[in-house]
Amino acid sequence: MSPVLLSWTSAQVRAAEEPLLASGVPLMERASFALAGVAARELRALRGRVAGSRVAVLVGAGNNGGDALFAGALLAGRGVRVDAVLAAERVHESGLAALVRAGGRTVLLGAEPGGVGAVADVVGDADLVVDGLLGIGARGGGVRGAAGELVTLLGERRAGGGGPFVVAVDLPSGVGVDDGTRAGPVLDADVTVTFGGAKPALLLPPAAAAAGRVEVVDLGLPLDAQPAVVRLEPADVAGLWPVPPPDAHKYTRGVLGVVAGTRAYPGAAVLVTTAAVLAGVGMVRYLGDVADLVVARRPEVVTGTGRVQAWTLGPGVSPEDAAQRRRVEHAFDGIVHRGEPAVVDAGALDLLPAHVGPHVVLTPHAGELARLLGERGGRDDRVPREAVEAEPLRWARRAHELTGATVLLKGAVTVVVGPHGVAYAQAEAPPWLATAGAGDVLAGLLGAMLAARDADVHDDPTLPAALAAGAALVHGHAADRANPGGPVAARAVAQALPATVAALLAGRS
Ligand SMILES: NC(=O)C1=CN([C@@H]2O[C@H](COP(=O)(O)OP(=O)(O)OC[C@H]3O[C@@H](n4cnc5c(N)ncnc54)[C@H](OP(=O)(O)O)[C@@H]3O)[C@@H](O)[C@H]2O)[C@@H](O)CC1
Ligand SMILES: Nc1ncnc2c1ncn2[C@@H]1O[C@H](COP(=O)(O)OP(=O)(O)O)[C@@H](O)[C@H]1O
Ligand SMILES: [K+]
Repeated sequence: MSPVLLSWTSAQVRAAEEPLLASGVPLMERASFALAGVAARELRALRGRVAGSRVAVLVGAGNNGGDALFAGALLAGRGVRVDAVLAAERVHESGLAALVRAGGRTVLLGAEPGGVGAVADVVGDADLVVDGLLGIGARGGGVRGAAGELVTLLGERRAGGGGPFVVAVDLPSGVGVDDGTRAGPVLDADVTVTFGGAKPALLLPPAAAAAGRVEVVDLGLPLDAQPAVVRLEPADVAGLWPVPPPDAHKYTRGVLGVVAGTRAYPGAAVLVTTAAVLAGVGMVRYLGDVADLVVARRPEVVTGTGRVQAWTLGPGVSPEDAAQRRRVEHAFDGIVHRGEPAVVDAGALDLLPAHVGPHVVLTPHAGELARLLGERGGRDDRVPREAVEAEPLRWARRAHELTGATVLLKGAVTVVVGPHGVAYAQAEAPPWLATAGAGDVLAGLLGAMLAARDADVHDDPTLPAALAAGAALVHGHAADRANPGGPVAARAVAQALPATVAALLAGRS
């Protein structure tokens, strides 16, 4: 089993399976054997034993149900009492035969006296549920029909703290496999055993939260296509971070220009510049109305115009403020004509030119992205914040299409979209990070990375997306380091950056 880093769409997985199935490789046998192993391990952890425990197997019409039935048969062979709930009239034939041979019992959902409620009681009382209702054949929109009712009832039990431990087969049933949506009944899992490689729903919000711990079973699939969605892991930071060579000087390490803060919102200027300085940029050049305050808090910062390698624009900036607007527009001049990379956040999002390149990274939260789409897109792009939250990958992609920029969409899971279909989903941030000013810290941190790597960004249009995902990872780790398991202030996140980066570079995180 390997960690979840790369995910492939259902079509990519099917294409990879095809040649193996054609040559008779027993993929389902491998999948169900691994699945039964995970279920047995969990039973041992829950009950202290495997034999004598009770497992309910939920069986849909497809091969996902087949995996579950074969795994159920293996468990029954080890002395587990197995009840299989058949959610369709026709289920995987040889899987069903194997289960019955091994002594497993079956109920047909809908035919049971007492209806779905009675079946939910049986399933709810099991030690462990194997969810084989839907896998990569799911059409989205949640689990339909009587199985959907069963899933809803089990969800209510789980919400009340009483539900059984759930092991999802390949995916939690009901999620949108490729888009990570959650648009109907979904059976939340404690563990998801996924086959061949992860699927986008296991990394993307909101579906990813339904997966619990994800374990990838290597089936030997030739998954050599570009992954659909990637999650960077701590070890990837060393390859992205601008570590200064021995002969570095401050200009080779990059100068970041910052347009942030106003008299009304001075804190944003302090947080952005603090984060950039502590992320180790060569120099920060601050342009704005609160230079006195910024320099008092961060004496390293210089003020006034001059050459920069990259920009962070927008935190605490109001587009109605004429002076700030002029400074942002002047910066966009260099961004468009000289290709200077930039982070465009908050107030500067309203001032973005019609079309930019991927060297510009937009960092909206869902509300800001909804506004941007409404202003720049057609009628179908006028969606509320909730629609962005329900389908973050889709709408971040749309914003990339409309603007040409790399898009980092902030949230509990941060989604990044760049050119050539690259997409990342980073989930390191503790919920404590949802606090005012945290976004300003991210904008300063990412600006520092872009300033140091401006030449590389010029050569590789997909690099800003990787750097943005790396910044989200570092940001999340810094929040955790600032106060593990407890509240954090944005400034404390910035202050944790030096030690966080050192730990990540040393492989200690
Ligand atoms: N290929 C292999 O050898 C291997 C495959 N493997 C396993 O196979 C799984 C894929 O199997 P699969 O392709 O049979 O699809 P699967 O997800 O079981 O369900 C399709 C059925 O569900 C139905 N359905 C769809 N949406 C629905 C909804 N919302 N609510 C209710 N029903 C819905 C749909 O009906 P339809 O909508 O078409 O009328 C159809 O009948 C994969 O995830 C992995 O576990 C592994 O063993 C490795 C080897
Ligand atoms: N529930 C959550 N769990 C973890 N991180 C979160 C959550 N909600 C928001 N965040 C993170 O907190 C930061 C908030 O940024 P933002 O909304 O721009 O705030 P501000 O504008 O006040 O700085 C982002 O990095 C975002 O990804
Ligand atoms: K499933």
